Amino acid sequence: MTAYGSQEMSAPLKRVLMRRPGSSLAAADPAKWHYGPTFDGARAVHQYKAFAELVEKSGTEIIWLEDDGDGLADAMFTHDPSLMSDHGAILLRMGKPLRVAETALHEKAYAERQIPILGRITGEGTVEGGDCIWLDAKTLVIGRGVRTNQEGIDQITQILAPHGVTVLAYDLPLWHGEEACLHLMSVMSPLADDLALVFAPLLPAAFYQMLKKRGIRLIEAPADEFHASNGLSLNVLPTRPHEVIMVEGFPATKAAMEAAGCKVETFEADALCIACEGGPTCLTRPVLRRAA
Ligand SMILES: NC(=O)NCCC[C@H](N)C(=O)O
Repeated sequence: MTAYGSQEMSAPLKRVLMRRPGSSLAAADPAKWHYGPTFDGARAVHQYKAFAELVEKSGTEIIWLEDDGDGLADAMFTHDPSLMSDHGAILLRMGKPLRVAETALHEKAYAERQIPILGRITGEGTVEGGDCIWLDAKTLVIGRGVRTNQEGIDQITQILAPHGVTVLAYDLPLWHGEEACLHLMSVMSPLADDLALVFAPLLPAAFYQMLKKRGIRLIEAPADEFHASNGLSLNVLPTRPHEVIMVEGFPATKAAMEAAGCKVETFEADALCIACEGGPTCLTRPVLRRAA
C-alpha cells in the first residue's frame, strides 16, 4: 500500500510509523542518552505497549519498525528522523549525533512500501521532526534551536517551495541546555486546526503573536505540571481533531483540554516519556493524516 500524505497536525491519523522499543532501550545507558532518574528500560517497554494499544484503538494502521538490538535507544521517537508531506517523505538529518543513523531506518521502511522520497537534508544541515509544525497545508513552521539549524531550514525551504509551501522559522530558547531535548513541539501541541495547547513562556514571541493573529485558540498548559513532567504534560497526540492521547498524572492539563471540548486518553509513562524526554507525538511519525 502506498497511502501517504500529511500537511496538517490533527486530521484523522490513518497511518503511522512507530518503533517498538526492545533490547536497545532496555540496555541503554541513561547518562549517555540523557535519560532522567525515572528511566527503567523494562518498565518503559511495558508502558509503550499501553500507548501502542491506544493508537491501535483509534483505528490507525501502524507501520512497525522493530528494535533488533541495534543500540539506537532513541529510535522509538519516530517523529524526528523524517517528515511527511503530501508529495512524499523528507528524510531529515538529526541534530543529536547519537540519532543520525535513525534516518536510514525510515528510508528503508518507506522504500518497502513504495512511499516516495521528496527530498533529504544533507551536509551540515540538521532538521528534527519535533521542530516542524504544519500550521496549514501551505505553511510549515520550524523551530531553530539546538537540533535544527539554519542550513537545514534553508534546505527544507528549497525542497518544499516548488509545492507552494512557505517555511517560517523561529528561534527556540536553550532552556535546559544542549544535551536536553527542547523542540518546537515541546512548547506547542496542535489539538485541532483552530486549537492548541501551549506553554507560552517558552514560545518564540513572534510565533505566539502569529498564532493569536490567526485566531488559533490557545490553551495555556498549567506551569506546575509542565515543570513537574519535564515538559511532557504538553506533548499531546491528536488521533483526530479534539481526540487526544497524553501521559498520565497531569490532571489540570487534562481538565484544561476537556474544558475546551477534547476527549483525552492517558497512559502511564514515567519510565518511558518523562525519563526519555519524548511524549506521544514524539513516539509517532504520521504517514497519513486525512479527513475521511
Ligand atoms: N519530538 C520529540 O520531542 N522527540 C523527543 C526525542 C527525545 C530523545 N531522547 C531525544 O533527545 O532526541
